[in-house]
Amino acid sequence: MVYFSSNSICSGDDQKNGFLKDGIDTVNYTVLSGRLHFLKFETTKISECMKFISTKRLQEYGDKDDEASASDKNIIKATGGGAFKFADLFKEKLGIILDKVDEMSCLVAGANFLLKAVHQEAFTYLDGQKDYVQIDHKDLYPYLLVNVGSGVSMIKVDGDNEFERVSGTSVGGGTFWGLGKLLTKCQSFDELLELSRQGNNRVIDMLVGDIYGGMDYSKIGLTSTAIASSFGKAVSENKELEDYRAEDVARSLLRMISNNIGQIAYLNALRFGLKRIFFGGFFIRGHAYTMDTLSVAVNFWSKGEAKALFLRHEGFLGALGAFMSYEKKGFTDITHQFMEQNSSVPKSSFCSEDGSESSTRAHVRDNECIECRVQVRN
Ligand SMILES: Nc1ncnc2c1ncn2[C@@H]1O[C@H](COP(=O)(O)OP(=O)(O)OP(=O)(O)O)[C@@H](O)[C@H]1O
Ligand SMILES: CC(C)(CO)[C@@H](O)C(=O)NCCC(=O)O
Repeated sequence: MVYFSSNSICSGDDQKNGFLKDGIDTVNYTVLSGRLHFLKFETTKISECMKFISTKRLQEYGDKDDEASASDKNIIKATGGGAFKFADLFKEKLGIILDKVDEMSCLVAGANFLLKAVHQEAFTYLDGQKDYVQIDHKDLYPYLLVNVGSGVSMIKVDGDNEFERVSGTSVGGGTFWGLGKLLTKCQSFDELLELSRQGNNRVIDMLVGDIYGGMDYSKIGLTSTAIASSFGKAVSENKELEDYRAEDVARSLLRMISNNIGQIAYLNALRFGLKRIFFGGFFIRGHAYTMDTLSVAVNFWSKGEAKALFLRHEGFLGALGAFMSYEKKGFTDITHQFMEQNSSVPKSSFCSEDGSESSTRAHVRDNECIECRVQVRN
């Protein structure tokens, strides 16, 4: 979920000082300064999400149905399967009409916005080293956007609202979480991730060295430590699931899924000659081992030609894109036109609800927010 809260109306001087985008008629717009908030709720906890909306009375600040005079026609933008699945529930419980926005265009709009407007959004991650990448706006396209949610969508992005979903795989975050739950009896995704951090995949994965008597197979570029077969050791060992440590199972699973996604992403990048692959979706969760595995896979298969990049707001692309679509649809009440953040104050660009600074973290915590300005049509 993404929402904006304003704390003040910017002065006319601010407007003149270049916060506004070129070509926008400032007479018809008011600029609000405030915060863009990012929150996530698991699908099973949709009632918590609705409670939050209703406590903060967020529905009153969406759009209004022009044809309805009563205030019970609050419209908020929503994307993805949830926009369909929960439409009746939102209408019934909160009187909210979910205005469905296409999932793929939202992902792309969200990614493009983040890459163009948010300071320190994209970074590479290799060998535990995180490096922010300065994106040249003129040199952003084309790129491959890989959104790893429950399933995985791969989208070739050529410009603003110019894209094609070129591939996908059903082996994604849902596979990791679903299989992990069955195999380790973990009760939460975070617990599974934590287990994977402590595990050793070599206990279960069959390595090239296991097959080649400890040797590399250098003729085809495989070191002895490369995985020859994920979970392959379980075939020949006379062990039951209970004989393996849950940590090791979780680690092998994470490695298998991430490797596979990294490889398919690389193949699609190769197919279209794309050098940059941005990974988004909540599967990533700024998790070091996940990002490292994806980076290694892309780096290994492309022989260093392609780069895996990650996004701080990885899981919010769709929600952000939906939020920004108020502008496109021409709804009357709100038009959002984001201002680039004032890059001279990077430290204050990110803040969490408790006020702590967070620019060094790899992913966004609950209700972390971005200081920004939003243009509202008068
Ligand atoms: N706290 C969490 N609880 C459950 N899953 C989580 C959590 N944090 C991260 N995940 C991972 O995120 C995945 C869902 O990601 P996301 O919300 O981006 O996609 P989605 O919208 O459910 O899927 P799709 O894009 O396929 O429709 C889960 O399958 C799981 O791997
Ligand atoms: C079905 C969606 C688009 C829903 O978000 C996603 O889960 C996905 O891209 N799954 C992979 C489907 C496939 O291309 O095989």
